[in-house]
Amino acid sequence: MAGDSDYDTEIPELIEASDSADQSKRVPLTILTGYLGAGKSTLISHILTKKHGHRIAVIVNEFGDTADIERRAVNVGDQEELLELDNGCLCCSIRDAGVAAIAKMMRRKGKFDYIVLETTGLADPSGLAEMFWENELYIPDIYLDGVVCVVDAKNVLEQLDSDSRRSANECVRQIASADSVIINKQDLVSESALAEVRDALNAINATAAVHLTTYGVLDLSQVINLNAYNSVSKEVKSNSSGNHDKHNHDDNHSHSHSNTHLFGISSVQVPLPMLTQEQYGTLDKWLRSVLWESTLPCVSTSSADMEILRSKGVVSVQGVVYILQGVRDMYELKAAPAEQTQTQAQTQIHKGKIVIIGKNVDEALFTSSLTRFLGI
Ligand SMILES: Nc1nc2c(ncn2[C@@H]2O[C@H](COP(=O)(O)OP(=O)(O)OP(=O)(O)O)[C@@H](O)[C@H]2O)c(=O)[nH]1
Repeated sequence: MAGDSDYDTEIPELIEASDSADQSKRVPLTILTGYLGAGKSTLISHILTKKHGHRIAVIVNEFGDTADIERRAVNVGDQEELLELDNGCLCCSIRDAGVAAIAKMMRRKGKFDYIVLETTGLADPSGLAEMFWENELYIPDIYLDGVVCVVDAKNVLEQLDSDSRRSANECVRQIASADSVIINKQDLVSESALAEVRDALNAINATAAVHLTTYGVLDLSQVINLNAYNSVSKEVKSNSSGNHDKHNHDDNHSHSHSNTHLFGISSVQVPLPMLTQEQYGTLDKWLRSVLWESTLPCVSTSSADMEILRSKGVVSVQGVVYILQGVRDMYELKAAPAEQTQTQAQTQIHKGKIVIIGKNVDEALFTSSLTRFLGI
C-alpha cells in the first residue's frame, strides 16, 4: 500500500506478511454514509432486526462528547448491540475515537463477525475510508470492505445542487466515495425522477453499484461483503473491453463533463491497452505523480485544484491482471485473484482501465497525460 506525500523523505517500514494478512480471519468493516435524513438509521434498523445469520456490530457516530465514547466503547457485549459514538461531525475528530473504540471492540472478537460504521449525515467518508484502509496495519483484525452511500430519491438532486457554487458539497463527496449506492425512498418518486437521479449519480461516480430501496429494505449483500478494496467492480470491468477508444470520448463522457460543472466532482475513465512490464512500472510512477503530488505529467495545464477521492482500475500486463485500488493519496496495485486472470485470458480481453473520481478532474487531460507518459 502506498502512502503519504512525504514519501521521498521517509523510508517506509517494511511490514512482514503474517496470518493477519489473511482476509478470511479478519472482520470486515463497511462505512455507511448518506446525507441528513437519507435513511441510514432506517437501513441500520432493518439490518439489526432482519434475520440474516450475521452478527453485526453497528457503530453510530452521533454528535456528543468523547467521554461517552469511551464508556460505551467498552460496553459492547451482545452479538448485535448498538454502539453509539457521540462525537463531532468531522472525520478528523472521529479519527482517534473511532479507531480506539473499534480496537476495544475487537477484544470481543468472536461475538460479532462484521462491523458497520454509520457516519453522520455531513461526514466526508473518504477520510474515514482512508483511515480504515491504512489502519489495516494497526488494527490488523479488521479490513475495510466498502463504502455504502444511502441517498434520498426525492431530495438528492436538490441536495447535490443546493450548494453547487461551493462545489463538491458533502452529498456529492459521499456519492463519490461509495462502492455501493442505495437509492432510498423509492416510494416517493416517479420513474422519470428516478432516471434523473440515476443519471446524476452516474455522472459523479460511474463505478458504484446502484440499488433501489424503500425504507431501507434490501438484500444484505448490497451492503456487506462487497470486497470493494480487493476486487474490481463489475462497473470498472464492464467497459474495459471496448466502447472506449483512447482518442474518442463517447456520449457518456461528455455527459459527465457537463455535470462536473454542476457537482464539482466527477469520474474520469482512461482506457489502457495491454501493458509491458516496463510500462507497468511507468504507470506506477504516473500514479505517484498524480496521487501524491497532484501533478499530471506531460500536460501543461495546471492541476492545482485537483482533488482525488478514489481511484480504481484493472491493468493487464502481458496477460497478468492487476487491480488498482486507491483512496485519496493512498493506492495499491496488486495481482488479481487467479480466476479473474483466467477469465481475462479466456475471453482474450487484455484491455484495462483506470478510473479516477475527484474534484476538477478532466478526462481529456488525464487521457492525454497517461497515454503520453506511457508512450502508447
Ligand atoms: N417515505 C419514506 N420515508 C422514509 C424512507 N426511509 C426512511 N424514511 C423516513 O425518512 C426519515 C429519515 O430517515 P433516517 O433513517 O432517520 O435518516 P438518516 O439518514 O439516519 O438521518 P440523519 O441521522 O439525520 O442523517 C425518517 O422519518 C424515516 O422514517 C422511505 O423509503 N420512504
